[in-house]
Amino acid sequence: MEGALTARDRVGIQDFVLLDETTETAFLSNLKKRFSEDLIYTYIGTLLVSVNPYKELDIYNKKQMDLYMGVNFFELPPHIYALADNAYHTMLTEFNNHFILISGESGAGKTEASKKILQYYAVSCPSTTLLDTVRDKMLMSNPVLEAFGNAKTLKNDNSSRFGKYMDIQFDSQGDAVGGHILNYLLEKSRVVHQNHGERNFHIFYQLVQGGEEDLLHQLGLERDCQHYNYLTQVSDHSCPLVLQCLTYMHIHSVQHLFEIIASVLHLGNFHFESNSKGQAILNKVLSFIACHVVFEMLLLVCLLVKVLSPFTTDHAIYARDALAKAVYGRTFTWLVNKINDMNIYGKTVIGLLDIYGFEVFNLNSFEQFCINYCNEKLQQLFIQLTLKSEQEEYEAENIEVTQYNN
Ligand SMILES: Nc1ncnc2c1ncn2[C@@H]1O[C@H](COP(=O)(O)OP(=O)(O)OP(=O)(O)O)[C@@H](O)[C@H]1O
Repeated sequence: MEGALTARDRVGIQDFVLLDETTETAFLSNLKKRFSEDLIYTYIGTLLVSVNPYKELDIYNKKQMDLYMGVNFFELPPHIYALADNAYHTMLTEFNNHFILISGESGAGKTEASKKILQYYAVSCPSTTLLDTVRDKMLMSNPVLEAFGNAKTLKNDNSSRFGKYMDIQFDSQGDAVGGHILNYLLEKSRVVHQNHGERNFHIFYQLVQGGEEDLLHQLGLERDCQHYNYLTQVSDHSCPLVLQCLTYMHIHSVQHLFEIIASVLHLGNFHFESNSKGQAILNKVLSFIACHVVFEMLLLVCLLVKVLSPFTTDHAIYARDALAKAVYGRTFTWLVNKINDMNIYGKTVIGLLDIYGFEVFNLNSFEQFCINYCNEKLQQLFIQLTLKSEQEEYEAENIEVTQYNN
């Protein structure tokens, strides 16, 4: 087994459990030593620590997948494929559900890791024509979800701005028969406001910059991001890829979907003026442009009147933004439900939880606050499940150990 490894694979210690010194310095030094040789994975027992290489490594290919298939977890150098394979085989032998929790700071590589796991199952699990369709849909759902749920941030050009729990469902033979996605805490505030240097969700730019001339005309849009208050920067994303994926996923109401996205942009351009009584009045020209994509009368009621008394301009702006966030949030949930239409429920699942990244400095949004809280809770659970259970085992064996108290 050791003979199968190259000298390069043996750089540093492959499993932190075997480290002589349990200090932060020794931990980081080992990580650094391995990283300098492009060895981005290291185990801590059955946990996998991964460092983002920010470059393409030749470790994600069919040859590597074949190498890890059905092999004992510690037999080969640490790899995300080993983790995926271990979860799959344990699920089959124990016949119970397994979950892979991917956690880390924004930009750490969580989404990429979940994609690698999906790709591994797509190649390694037995399949039939029907299953191939399910598998392709699962893979195709990624670009769609990224278009509507990801955005450029200061930390990551393609940052997930929603939490995602995805499960892959298997029948008793171990065939992947379906998948299910649960989305939560979409960062809706991004629709109406982005921090300096950040962008709105990709789909807005894909539509404005990459949409066909005819489509833009129908939606009353101009091919100029600067024209829209909700879009701060330009982007180089193009539209066709997402269109193709939406079609493949049998989302037939694509035109309606784009109408809603366009209506959000139009909504952002609504300006309000104050009349002599301090009441908000809507800029009529803009509302006219937008009236074929949104119901103007309904909008007027939403934006200008509280219950019976009229809004001030500040209230009207607040109502406009709240409406834009709600419309976008519901559209995103609708899209996820559409993707989930492909479901066939299996007997056991392997669940992938990718909560979006922890950010200390971006506490402008309520969603980011909730995500940070969720990350903290998961971290606690994780410590409980690993350190505490380990401690209990030591105690049962009468081995002295320094107690961990959270
Ligand atoms: N294993 C990898 N190999 C090569 N590049 C990677 C790898 N993992 C991540 N990257 C690069 O880092 C970028 C950020 O990774 P990713 O989007 O997965 O981060 P994240 O942890 O999901 O961040 P967020 O919480 O902001 O969504 C990717 O777009 C990709 O360019």
